Amino acid sequence: MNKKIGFIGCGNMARAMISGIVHSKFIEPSTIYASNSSSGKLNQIRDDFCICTTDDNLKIAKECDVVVLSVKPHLYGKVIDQIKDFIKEEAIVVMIAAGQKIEDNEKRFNRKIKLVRAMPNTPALVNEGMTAISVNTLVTDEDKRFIQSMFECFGKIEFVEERLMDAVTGVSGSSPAYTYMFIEALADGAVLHGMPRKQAYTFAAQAVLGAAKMILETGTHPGALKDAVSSPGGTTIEAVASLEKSGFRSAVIEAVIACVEKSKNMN
Ligand SMILES: NC(=O)C1=CN([C@@H]2O[C@H](COP(=O)(O)OP(=O)(O)OC[C@H]3O[C@@H](n4cnc5c(N)ncnc54)[C@H](OP(=O)(O)O)[C@@H]3O)[C@@H](O)[C@H]2O)C=CC1
Ligand SMILES: O=C(O)[C@@H]1CCC=N1
Repeated sequence: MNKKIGFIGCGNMARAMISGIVHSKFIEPSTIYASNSSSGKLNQIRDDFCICTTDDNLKIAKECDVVVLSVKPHLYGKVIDQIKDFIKEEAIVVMIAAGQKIEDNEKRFNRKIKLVRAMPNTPALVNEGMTAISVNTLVTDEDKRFIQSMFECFGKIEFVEERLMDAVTGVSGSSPAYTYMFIEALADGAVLHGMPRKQAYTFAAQAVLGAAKMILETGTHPGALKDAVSSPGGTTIEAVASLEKSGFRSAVIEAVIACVEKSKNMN
């Protein structure tokens, strides 16, 4: 496995991916490259992971076999214009930006190019990422296996039809943010009743982690798991009734809809 993987843009998501790839020992750190417009984050990531860094996006384009475009979506046009004539013929370009469609970016490259659209999330940092992957027609089965292995360095993956990518952003790419809000709110409730804040975060986060594991590991319907916690006349059903009265489910669904709509309308 002698491929070089390069990241153009070295912010939060690239850092999470690089951390996962390095820690899994998938490839040597010396074969991972990263470029960024400013030097601070680059120096930090080089010091933390012993990867190669550069301020020159073209170096990544010319040398790497997999090029991850990890800049913000609005910079895709500018960065692709800069690199399109320098990407190696057999290289795979991986787009991780919200809302960036394969077809639109094939047009930007204006040449035959292997394009992967992926939507990861930041729990990659702790090897609990979830990534959805779609590919264009030039990506071979062997390429797919490599890309799958790369994303599996830091979590689970699923190949999905590209039409589902905006929904993926709503349910997993962006959802760590709203899950943190839920955990923060749970902890606030405990703090209100006298629990020290640090301890409250531990209880809240472990409860959410455990509940998530129950779904993934038992395959039981979430509603059945909820019912198993809710004793008749007990404490939980009081909380459940209160959440229903406040429109909890509807608020979450509306949040996912807002996220998906934003993703659909980005370019
Ligand atoms: N954060 C997340 O949870 C997720 C993000 N994504 C996607 O990942 C992408 C990056 O997001 P995120 O990491 O959060 O954003 P960040 O802002 O943290 O990172 C983007 C990086 O790109 C750098 N950059 C800007 N312009 C250039 C350029 N012309 N050449 C090279 N580097 C450049 C920025 O440098 P500087 O700061 O110095 O300007 C910054 O470090 C986005 O497209 C986003 O949609 C996908 C899934 C989850
Ligand atoms: O907020 C964003 O646009 C990015 C995409 C998914 C998570 N963060």
